[in-house]
Amino acid sequence: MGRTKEDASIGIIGMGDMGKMYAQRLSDAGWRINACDRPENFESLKQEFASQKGVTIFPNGHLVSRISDYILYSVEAGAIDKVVAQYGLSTKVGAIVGGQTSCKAPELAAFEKHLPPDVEIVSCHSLHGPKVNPQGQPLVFIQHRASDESLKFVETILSSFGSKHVYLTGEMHDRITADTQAVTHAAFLSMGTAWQANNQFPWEHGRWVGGIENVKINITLRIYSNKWHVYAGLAILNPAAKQQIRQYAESVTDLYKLMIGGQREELKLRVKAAGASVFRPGSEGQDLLLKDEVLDRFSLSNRPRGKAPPNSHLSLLAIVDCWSKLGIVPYDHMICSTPLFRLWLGVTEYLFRNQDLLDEALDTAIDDNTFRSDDLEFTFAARAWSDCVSFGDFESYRHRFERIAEYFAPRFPEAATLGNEMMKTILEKTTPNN
Ligand SMILES: NC(=O)C1=CN([C@@H]2O[C@H](COP(=O)(O)OP(=O)(O)OC[C@H]3O[C@@H](n4cnc5c(N)ncnc54)[C@H](OP(=O)(O)O)[C@@H]3O)[C@@H](O)[C@H]2O)C=CC1
Ligand SMILES: O=C(O)C(=O)Cc1ccc(O)cc1
Repeated sequence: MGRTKEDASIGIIGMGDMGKMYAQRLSDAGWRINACDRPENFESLKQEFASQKGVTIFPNGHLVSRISDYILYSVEAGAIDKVVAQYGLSTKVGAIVGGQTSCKAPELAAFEKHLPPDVEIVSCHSLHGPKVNPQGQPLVFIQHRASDESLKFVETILSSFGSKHVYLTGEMHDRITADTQAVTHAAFLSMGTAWQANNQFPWEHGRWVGGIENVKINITLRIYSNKWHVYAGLAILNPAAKQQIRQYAESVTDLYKLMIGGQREELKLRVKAAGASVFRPGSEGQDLLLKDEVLDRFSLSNRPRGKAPPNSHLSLLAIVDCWSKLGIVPYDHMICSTPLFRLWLGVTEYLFRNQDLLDEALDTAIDDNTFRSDDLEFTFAARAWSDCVSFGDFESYRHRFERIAEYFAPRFPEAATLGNEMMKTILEKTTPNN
């Protein structure tokens, strides 16, 4: 089997956003790519890639599989079993197969079930969206059923991304990404649900102006402007995600009950104990991931910031409570962190490492009822998303997601422009090793 750029070729099955990004970058780096999407997309895809040197589009996955030395499945996570069942037996003898889906348990199970035994398995996962520059971002390799030499080959192929290589088992990958991805998304999905339920575009309200709020708003809109199946797949199919999302919903509920019960001391004790277990003593001198001047630059609001209006920050208090209850130290998960996770951890850290700000949030939660209805809706939303993931029902996930996405859709263009700027600036500050 060929193992150099000159004699090997790479197959990509599923030419959606990620598949196209891989095809583009790998062919630019000099690799020969054989790619396909669904048969009905053959002609349009062929036209789209007509001028991309090194990329040949085929009508289906059989034709890609039989001639390629490394074959990457880049399809919806929920479809992986079906698609591998369809094309797996056409895999070239001695080839290596991998997948790009965000949850590895079903992907690896599909490979084991449907691939012939003489085929090796090395999976991967780029921990960023298709529009983010892969340079410096984590890229996970899973040497599931393969020699060291074959792992090296796959690493050589993907080395032109300049990503940070991380080596994990499928199980470790899923446990960490349940936190870095599934729970992170659950929090932002819940914010959007609450804003929609209260019929408000938050940046049009005086109380939603300033640093942390900018991040909440931009990320929420970014998620709702993307494809529902990416978020549904990585939450519903990940065995570790259900439990973690459920704990997040429980933490939200418990803290909200303390707030409306006026239980100031209990609330402070619980939140500060959680904070102490997540943000260990001794970290005070370290640089914050995010700083005011960065956070403040990216506002959708045209109101002056002035002093940031107080907010109970229930979503942030609850994630720290959740991490603490699950014994998770989020910094240990930086190896599998996505840009969104680093922003999420960044704003949480920003709140918890500023005692005045944290005390202000806790006092606001007890004394100020301005946020009560938002927090009530947020609590309902966190529980509803958790139920939706636990039931494992893709269609109801889709329905919920699309209903809320529709509400925010008119604002996507301006949010995307600002959100991209924000991501770029913040990524420069928070990318691992920077
Ligand atoms: N988007 C992201 O930010 C990231 C996504 N991922 C993961 O990568 C995978 C791909 O995601 P993404 O590119 O965003 O999703 P897309 O929906 O853009 O791409 C998936 C593509 O696979 C196609 N497909 C489905 N069935 C077949 C088949 N039988 N043969 C050939 N092609 C098929 C789909 O066609 P159709 O639409 O008609 O079904 C679609 O074009 C997902 O598993 C996702 O979880 C990983 C990292 C980041
Ligand atoms: O950064 C995020 O969490 C995203 O939303 C983009 C994303 C989605 C799916 C992945 O498997 C990896 C990254």
